[in-house]
Amino acid sequence: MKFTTDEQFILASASPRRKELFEKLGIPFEIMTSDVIETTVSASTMVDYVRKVALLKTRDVAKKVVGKTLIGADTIVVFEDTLLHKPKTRQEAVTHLQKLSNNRHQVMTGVAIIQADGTETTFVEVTEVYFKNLSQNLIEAYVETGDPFDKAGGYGIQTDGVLFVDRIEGDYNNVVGLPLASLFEKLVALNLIKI
Ligand SMILES: Cc1cn([C@H]2C[C@H](O)[C@@H](COP(=O)(O)OP(=O)(O)OP(=O)(O)O)O2)c(=O)[nH]c1=O
Repeated sequence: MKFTTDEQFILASASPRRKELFEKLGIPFEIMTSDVIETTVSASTMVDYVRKVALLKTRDVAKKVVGKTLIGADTIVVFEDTLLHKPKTRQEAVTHLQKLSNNRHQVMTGVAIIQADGTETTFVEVTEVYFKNLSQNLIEAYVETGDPFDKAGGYGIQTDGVLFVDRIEGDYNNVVGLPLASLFEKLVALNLIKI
C-alpha cells in the first residue's frame, strides 16, 4: 500500500530486515545508522532496557540531522529473564539454541520515534515464541550455516530458524525486528502519515 506524508523519514537502523519491512508503508525514507554500544544501558526490566536502547540509538542519529522524523529500534531475545545476545562464537550460538529448545522465550523490540520538533515517542512490542525440541545435530548443522551470528538469540525466524518454531503469540514481524503494524498505528495516531 502507499500512504502519504509531509514528513521526511529516517530509519535509524543498519538492519536490512527493518528496511524491507519499513518499505511496505510505501513512503520515502533514508537510512542512517548509529554507533551506540548497547551494553552501556542500565535498566530495571528487559522492557525498559530495550526501550532505552532504541531511544539511545535513535537520539544518536537525531543529533546529526535537522527537520526530519526518525525511527529506530532494537530487538532482544529474553529467556528466563536473561538476555541472549547476538552470539559471538559457535559455542555461544549452540548454548543459546540449547536453552531455547523445547522452551518458551520472548522477543522484544523497542521502537523510538523522534519527530522534527524533538518530541519522543517509544513503545515496546513483545512476542512469545515457543520452540520445538531441537536435536544436537540440528543445532550444530544450523550454527554451521553462519546464520545465528547477526541475530539476537542466535536464530532467524525468517531464515532456517523457522524450522524450530512450534508457535508464536504476537506479531511475527516483531521477531524479525520491526513490529510494523504497531508502528504504523503509532505513526497514524501521531499524524505523521495519512491513510
Ligand atoms: C530473533 C530474531 C532476531 N533477528 C534480528 C533482528 C535484528 O536485526 C537483530 C537484533 O539486532 P538489533 O541490535 O536489534 O539490530 P541490528 O544490529 O541488526 O541493526 P540496528 O541496530 O542498526 O538497528 O536480530 C532476526 O532477524 N530474526 C529473528 O528471528
